[in-house]
Amino acid sequence: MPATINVRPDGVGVITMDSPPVNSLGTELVTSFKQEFPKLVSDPKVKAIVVTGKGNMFCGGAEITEFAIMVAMGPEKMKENNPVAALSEMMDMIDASPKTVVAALNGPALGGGGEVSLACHYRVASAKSSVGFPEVKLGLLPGAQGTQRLPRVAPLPTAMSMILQGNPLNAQAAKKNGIVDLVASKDLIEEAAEWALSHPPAPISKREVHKTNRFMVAAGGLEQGLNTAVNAAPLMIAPRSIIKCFEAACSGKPFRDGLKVEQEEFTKLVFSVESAALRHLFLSERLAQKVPGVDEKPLPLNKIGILGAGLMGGGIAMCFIQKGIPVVLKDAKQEWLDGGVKKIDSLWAGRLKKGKLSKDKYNQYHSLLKPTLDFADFKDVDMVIEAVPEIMDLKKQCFLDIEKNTKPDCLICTNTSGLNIDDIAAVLKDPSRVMGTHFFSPANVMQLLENVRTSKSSIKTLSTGMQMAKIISKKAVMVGNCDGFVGNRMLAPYAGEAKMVGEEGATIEQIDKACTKFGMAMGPMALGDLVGLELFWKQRQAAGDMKKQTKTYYGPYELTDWLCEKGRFGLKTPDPSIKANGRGVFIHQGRDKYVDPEVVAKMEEIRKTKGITARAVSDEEIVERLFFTMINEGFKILEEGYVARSSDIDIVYIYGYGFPPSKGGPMFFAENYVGFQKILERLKVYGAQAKERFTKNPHYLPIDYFEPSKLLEACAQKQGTKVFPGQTLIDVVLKDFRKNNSAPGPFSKL
Ligand SMILES: C[C@H](O)CC(=O)SCCNC(=O)CCNC(=O)[C@H](O)C(C)(C)COP(=O)(O)OP(=O)(O)OC[C@H]1O[C@@H](n2cnc3c(N)ncnc32)[C@H](O)[C@@H]1OP(=O)(O)O
Repeated sequence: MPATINVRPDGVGVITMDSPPVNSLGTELVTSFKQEFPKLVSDPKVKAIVVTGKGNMFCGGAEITEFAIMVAMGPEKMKENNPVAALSEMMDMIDASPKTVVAALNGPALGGGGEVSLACHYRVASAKSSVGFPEVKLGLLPGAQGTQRLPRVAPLPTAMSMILQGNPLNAQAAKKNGIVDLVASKDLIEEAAEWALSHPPAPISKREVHKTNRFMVAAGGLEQGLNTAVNAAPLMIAPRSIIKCFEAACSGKPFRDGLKVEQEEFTKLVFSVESAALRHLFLSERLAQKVPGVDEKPLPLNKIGILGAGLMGGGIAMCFIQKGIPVVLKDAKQEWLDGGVKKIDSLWAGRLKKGKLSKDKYNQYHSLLKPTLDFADFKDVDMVIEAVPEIMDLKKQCFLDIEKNTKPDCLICTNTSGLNIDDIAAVLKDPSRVMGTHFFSPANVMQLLENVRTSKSSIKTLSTGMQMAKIISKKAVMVGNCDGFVGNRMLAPYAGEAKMVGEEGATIEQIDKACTKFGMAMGPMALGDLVGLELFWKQRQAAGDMKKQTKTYYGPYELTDWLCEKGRFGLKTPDPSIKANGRGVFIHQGRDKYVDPEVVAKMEEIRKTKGITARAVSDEEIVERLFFTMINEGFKILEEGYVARSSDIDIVYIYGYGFPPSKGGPMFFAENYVGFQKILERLKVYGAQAKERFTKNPHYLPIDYFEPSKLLEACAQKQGTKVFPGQTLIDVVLKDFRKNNSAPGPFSKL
C-alpha cells in the first residue's frame, strides 16, 4: 500500500506516504491515503495523528507525469477525474480531522508535499528537512490549497519568494517564518507524537490571514513581487496567476473563495503550453541520463588529469576540485601553467573576498590542485580530459603521450568542440577508452556537458562519462560524433542566417533583439562576440581553403574575416585606444556594448561589392530563418542517429545555448508552438530564395541547410496524430523512421 498506518503504544496513529522514489502524490498514493487516514480518525485507540514520508523524502509533490494525462483528457473530462481536485480533497480530510494532525517532516516537503504539511495542524521538522513550492518552475502554482494556506502562516515576502521564485526554506528558516512549529533535536517521530498529544487541533484553514500581510497587499506589495518575477522570466504566465491567488488569500476573502480562485488559475496554467514545456524539461533532463544501451557499472573516479591549463582546462579542473576530487593539471610550459593556476585562484579568491567561500574551503581547493609539467604525474589518474588548442596533430600527439603515461583503464577524453574524435582516437592502441567531453565556456559555470560517443567508445567508458557528469553536477547529454556534435551543428545554420539577414538589410541590433524577444538569453551577434569570432575563421584556415569554409557553406563570412584579420575577436580582445574591454561586432565598454560604427560601414561596403540593396527584413522573417533552419538541422541529427531522442536536443539548447525554457527547447517548440507543416513550408520558401541568390549572384555559394530533413517531412505528414501523454510525435515517427532507414549515428538502431 502506498500509504501505510500503524498505531503506537502511546495512541498516536502514524500514516506514512510510501511511493518511491520521492513519495510523489500520484493517484494511487492519494487514493490509498484517503482510504487509510479515516481509519485512524475513527479508531478509538488513536488520540492524535502523525503524517510522514518513507525514506529520506517527506513528499516530492504531485505526480508530474499525471499532468500530461489530465491535459490529454481535456477540461471537460477532467471535471470527472481530476487528480489535483482529489489532492485538494485529501487536504480537506486532514484539515478537518477532529484529532490533532502533525506533519513529521523527515526530508523535503515540496509542492503538493508542502501542501500536505500545511494541511496538517502543526509541523515538526527534522534538521535536514525543507519546505518548498517549486511549482512555478513547472509553470504552475500550488494547486492543492498551498496559495491560501501559506500566507496564513508565513509573512507575505517569504510566501512570495517561496511561491513566485520556487525557493525552498530549510527547517530552521521555515521555523523562523512560522511555517514549522518545532525543529526536532532528537527523534523526529517521537517529538512529533509528543507535540500531537499535547496540542489541540488547529486547522490553518480557520486562521485569519495576518493583518500585516493584508496591509502589505492593500499597500501594493504584490505588484513589486510580480515585477521582479516578470523581469526574471518575461515569457512566464504563472507569476500573474500566483499573484491573483495571493490577492484572494490576503483580501479578507473566506478560505473557500480563495480556493476557487486557486483552482481556476491552476487549471488555466496546467493547460498552458508554457507549463507543458517546463514539465517536458523536468522529465527530459532525467531521461537524458538514461542512455540506451549504456548500462554498465561506471569506473571509480578518484583522481582526474587535465591536459591544458587554458580557460577551458582551468574551468574543468575547478568543477572536479569543487566536488572534492583531486586534479592534476598539466601544461607544456611553466608560464602557461602559472597563468592557468592564477586564473583559477583569482576566481576562488574573488569568492573568498565576497564571503561566498570560507578560508578553509579555499585552502582545501588549493590542496586538491596539483599543477605539473610532467606527464608522469598522470600515472594514477582515472580519467584525463584533454583541453589543448583545436589542432588535430597536436591532439593526436597529446593522446599518445597520455596513453604512455596512464593506467590501461584510465579514460582518455577530449574537450574538442570541432574535431573528429574518431580520428584523434585512432592513434591509440585502445580507442575504446576514448570519448568526447564537450564542456561549454565558462566550464565552471555552464551546466551543459555534451558527452560524445565515438564509433569505438566502450560501454564502460560511456557509463563512466555519464557518471562523471553526475559527480560534477552537469546536465549531460550523450551525442554521436558528428561535425559540431548537436549544439554547434545546429548553431551553424542559425549563425549563418543571422549573417545573411544582416547582409540583406537587417541591422545588427534588430537581429539580436528579434532573438532576445523570442526569449534567447542573448542574440547571435552578441554570442559570437562572447565565444570568439575567430573560432570558425581558424577552422577554415586550418582546412586550407578559406573560400570553401570547412565542409559546407554557413552563410557569408566576409564581415567576420575582416574583423578577425584586424584581431577583433570579440570580448576577449580589448582595445585600449577606444577604452573597450572587448571589440568584435560590438564595442564592449564595461557591461555596456554598442555596435561598432566601423562594422556598420564595412557591412555597407560588403553590400556594395556584392551588389545588394538593403531591404527591410521583418522580425518574423529573422525568427523563422534562424530558428527553422536550426530546427531542421536538429531533425537531420535525429534521422542520422547522432542523438537518441528529440528531448536530448532540447536539453542541449536550454542548458548550453540559452534557449527559453518556456518554449521547451527547439524540438518541443517545433512540435508544440509552430507545427511541422509550417516549418517545412517556410524552409521551402526561404530555400528557394537562397537558391535564387546563389544562381544570380556570384558572391554566394549554395546552401544546403534549407534542404528539408526527411524526418521533418515524415513528421509533417503525421501532424495532428494523437500520441500517448508525455510522448512526443517526433519520437514516435522517429522510431518508425529508424526501423525503415539505415543511418550512420550510434543511436540509429536503438
Ligand atoms: C498540485 C501541486 O501543487 C502541484 C505539484 O506538486 S507539482 C510538483 C512539485 N514538485 C516538484 O516540482 C518537485 C520535483 N522534484 C524535484 O525537485 C526533485 O526530483 C527532488 C528534489 C524531489 C529529488 O531530487 P533528486 O534526489 O536529485 O532526484 P531526481 O533524479 O530529481 O528524482 C528522482 C526520480 O523521481 C522522479 N520525480 C521527482 N519528483 C517527482 C514528481 N513530483 N513527480 C513525478 N516524478 C518525480 C524523477 O523524475 C526521477 O525519476 P527517474 O528516477 O525515473 O529519473
